[in-house]
Amino acid sequence: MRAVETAAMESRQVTGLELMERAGAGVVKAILSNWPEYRGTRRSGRWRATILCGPGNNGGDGYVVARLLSQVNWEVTVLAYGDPARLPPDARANHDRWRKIGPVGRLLGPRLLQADVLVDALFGTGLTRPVDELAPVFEDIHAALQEGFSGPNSPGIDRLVAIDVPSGLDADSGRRLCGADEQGLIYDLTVTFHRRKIGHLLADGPELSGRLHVVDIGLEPWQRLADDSVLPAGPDARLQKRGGHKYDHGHALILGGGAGRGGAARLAARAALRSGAGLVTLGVPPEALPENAARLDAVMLAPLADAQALEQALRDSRLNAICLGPALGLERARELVPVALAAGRATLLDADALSAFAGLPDALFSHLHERAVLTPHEGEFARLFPDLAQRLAAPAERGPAFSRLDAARMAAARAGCTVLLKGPDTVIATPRGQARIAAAVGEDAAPWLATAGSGDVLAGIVTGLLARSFAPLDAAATGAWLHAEAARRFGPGLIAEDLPEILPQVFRRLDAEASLRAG
Ligand SMILES: NC(=O)C1=CN([C@@H]2O[C@H](COP(=O)(O)OP(=O)(O)OC[C@H]3O[C@@H](n4cnc5c(N)ncnc54)[C@H](OP(=O)(O)O)[C@@H]3O)[C@@H](O)[C@H]2O)[C@@H](O)CC1
Ligand SMILES: [K+]
Repeated sequence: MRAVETAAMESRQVTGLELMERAGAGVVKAILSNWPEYRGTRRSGRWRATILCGPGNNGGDGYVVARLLSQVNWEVTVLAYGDPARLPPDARANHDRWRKIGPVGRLLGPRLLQADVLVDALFGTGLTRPVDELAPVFEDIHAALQEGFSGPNSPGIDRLVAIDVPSGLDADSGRRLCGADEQGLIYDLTVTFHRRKIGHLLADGPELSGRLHVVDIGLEPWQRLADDSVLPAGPDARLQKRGGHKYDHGHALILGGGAGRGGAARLAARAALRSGAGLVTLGVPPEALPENAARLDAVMLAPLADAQALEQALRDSRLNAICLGPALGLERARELVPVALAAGRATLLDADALSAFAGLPDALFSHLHERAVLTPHEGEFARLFPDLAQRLAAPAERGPAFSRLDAARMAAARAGCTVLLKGPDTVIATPRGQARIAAAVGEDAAPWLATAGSGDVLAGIVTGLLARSFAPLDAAATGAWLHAEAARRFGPGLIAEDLPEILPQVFRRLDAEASLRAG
């Protein structure tokens, strides 16, 4: 975003002041469109806004909002943090324009929060360190929000709106440096500019920000200059199939464990098939064959007793993707993982295949290669990368704080393969630092995904895409998006078995959208 803004301003086609005006206007428009009642007249008196303006350009946006709201007849109070004389030039210009309309009070000291809408323009992307003296301000905001605003003579706030990011949130990591603390202060609306920031998608960002509204401030022509190493995960045109024999779509081998505990591997296998792999074989110890045979049709079944049997099976070069982990068993995982990795195929390791190397990560890393994908949840991540997990768990003290994105990137570099760190804010990174964020948060939330077996399905989907020759990063990112999209499509009541069965609907919708685009 910063590179895009700088390029836009250096082009002289737009000034910083114009961008700030568009930003402020966007915030006002978002407030009025989110709550249409504000377009009408208030039952008593005028609509009231209190704008908290900070020491940088975020504060500058706040002064624009103050002016524009007062132009539509709102009663506006501005409270500043920091010395307005030291504002950067564009923010200073907007402060001065506001001063011709109304006064600027001080935020610190006695203050009465009394408004229909409180606009937080204290800090945006420039916050680098905690501002402890603002803690009482946020306590007051919290109390005022609980009170609600019932009329000119009572204190209270009805709605809380953040400009760009809730102040105190680190826009790079989504972690809180200060500000709204654990008391459960949640914004009603956050209005950001041009693109969602990483901090809106990770860690505390999604919940704290509330509804997220992205305003176009005309930076699109310069977007190509943005850092595109981190992108949101999404659908991929290659998900559509265009003819071909079943072997053209790959053959995935899912390795399962002993009798009586095969459900997870079967889920993964079915998900791989539903994701479009041409063939899927489930390889299990001989004693588990009858149980699995009774439960499988389109998925093929093969006896795979031990490392030797796996080595033998992998002589078939058509087996182009392997999944180990779900219900594999720790001992079997320790035996099979090195053999599977030695074959050099696209290989996904999940669950037991990761936990089997707890405390001995180097024993795993020495076998990994660039065609491998690890899909740990937080617990499994901590077993393989305890120091990175510790850094994530430590309080954030400075911005940019250590983020899940940093953790996944460092883990990928260390492991030498793609790492997908699971969560509502799934991040995927490669050893070269490319990353994707598959955030099932905010309006894209998929809360029913937090269900037993959901991770096994994800492993299967990604393996299916690996079999279809997606590169590891693309398989992991598209797979994570498909997984969440299936859950969103199914909605409440979802269990893991439903996920593979809903994938055809997702594909049909993608086909329909592609036909529409083709005209
Ligand atoms: N650029 C553009 O084109 C556009 C930008 N836009 C808007 O600008 C925002 C970014 O503005 P920004 O970079 O000025 O940063 P902002 O978040 O206002 O705060 C930085 C100020 O706070 C200070 N500061 C930091 N930490 C502190 C602390 N703990 N305690 C006290 N002070 C502290 C810091 O001082 P310093 O760290 O240098 O000492 C600096 O003075 C962005 O979020 C968006 O809203 C839009 O108008 C669209 C166009
Ligand atoms: K803010």
